[in-house]
Amino acid sequence: MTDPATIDEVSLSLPAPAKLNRMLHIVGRRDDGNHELQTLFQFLDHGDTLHFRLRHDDAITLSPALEGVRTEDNLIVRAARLLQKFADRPLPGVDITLDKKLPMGGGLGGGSSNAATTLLALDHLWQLELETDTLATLGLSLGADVPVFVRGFAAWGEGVGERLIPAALDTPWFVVVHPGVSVSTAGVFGHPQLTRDTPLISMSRALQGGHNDCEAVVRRLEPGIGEVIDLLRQYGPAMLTGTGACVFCPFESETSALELEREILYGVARHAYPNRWNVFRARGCNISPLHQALNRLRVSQDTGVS
Ligand SMILES: C[C@](O)(CO)[C@H](O)COP(=O)(O)OP(=O)(O)OC[C@H]1O[C@@H](n2ccc(N)nc2=O)[C@H](O)[C@@H]1O
Ligand SMILES: Nc1ncnc2c1ncn2[C@@H]1O[C@H](COP(=O)(O)OP(=O)(O)OP(=O)(O)O)[C@@H](O)[C@H]1O
Repeated sequence: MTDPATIDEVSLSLPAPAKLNRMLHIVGRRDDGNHELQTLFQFLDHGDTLHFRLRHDDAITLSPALEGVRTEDNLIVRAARLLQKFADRPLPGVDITLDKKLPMGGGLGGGSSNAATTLLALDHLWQLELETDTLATLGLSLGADVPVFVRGFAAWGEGVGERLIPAALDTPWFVVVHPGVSVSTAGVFGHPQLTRDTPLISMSRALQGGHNDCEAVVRRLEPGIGEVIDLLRQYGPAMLTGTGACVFCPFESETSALELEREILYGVARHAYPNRWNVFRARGCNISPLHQALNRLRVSQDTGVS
């Protein structure tokens, strides 16, 4: 990902990276219907970019609009309003521009990542200096995946994914395929055939390999996703991220990842599957590109060198 982090007194540009669930076990269901998970989160050096510019009034604007999402429902606007309300003092409004790269509803956590970037960017521009715990708690009210993006370290996640312990994962290259169909997260979690009783394991055991409990249900709901998993498993240990629809396959080198990407785009796989697939390659990272960018900003502000 190119470094979009820039700041002057009134504007700031920051990345909103994707996440992968390197494994996802469903270990129980709470009384409120939400599911208890065990998962390993890792970031990708690939994602959206958000630009923030403070206004002279208190309005919050977002452009461009996302297809099928009302601006008031967009997690970026919801995050900005939530923080404005929480701060409970007069704050300037902000014009936000979204450069969307991540497929929506792909299990890459794009909406959650957008929300987290908004919380951290506005905390910075509005000079609120809130604790990370406070921002993570605010984020959790927007979505189960927001806290990991707020905290910014690859993590072993438990609960609904809000109990996070740093995890030292390997950092392979990944080929990620979005099959061009979508799966509803609520539809997967509400499915009667979802496995919800996988035995608890330790993080060190999970680091040796796990599976995604959503895969069987996702295959039923969208057989096209199962076809992608089967195809990628001919090349490596491919897995579903989150509740899909994206499938990822790890490689030790970028060259190997590029070979599969080319194979899909121009080779046999292209012949078999149509253009609706969205394919990209990216590297796994254990520190979020958002936090890498914020750290660089802090250093350049402290030293006066950009
Ligand atoms: C599957 C994961 O992507 C794994 O990282 C996340 O747990 C999903 O996170 P998310 O998209 O932010 O999910 P939310 O927007 O909070 O919830 C979407 C839907 O999934 C259900 N849901 C979500 C997370 C969870 N642990 N159990 C659930 O049953 C919620 O009840 C809701 O109906
Ligand atoms: N800024 C946003 N970016 C993407 N989706 C958004 C945004 N704001 C609201 N949404 C809504 O959230 C839904 C889920 O989007 P997202 O891209 O986060 O899915 P996902 O990658 O499957 O997330 P997860 O892995 O957390 O389930 C979208 O279908 C859309 O209706």
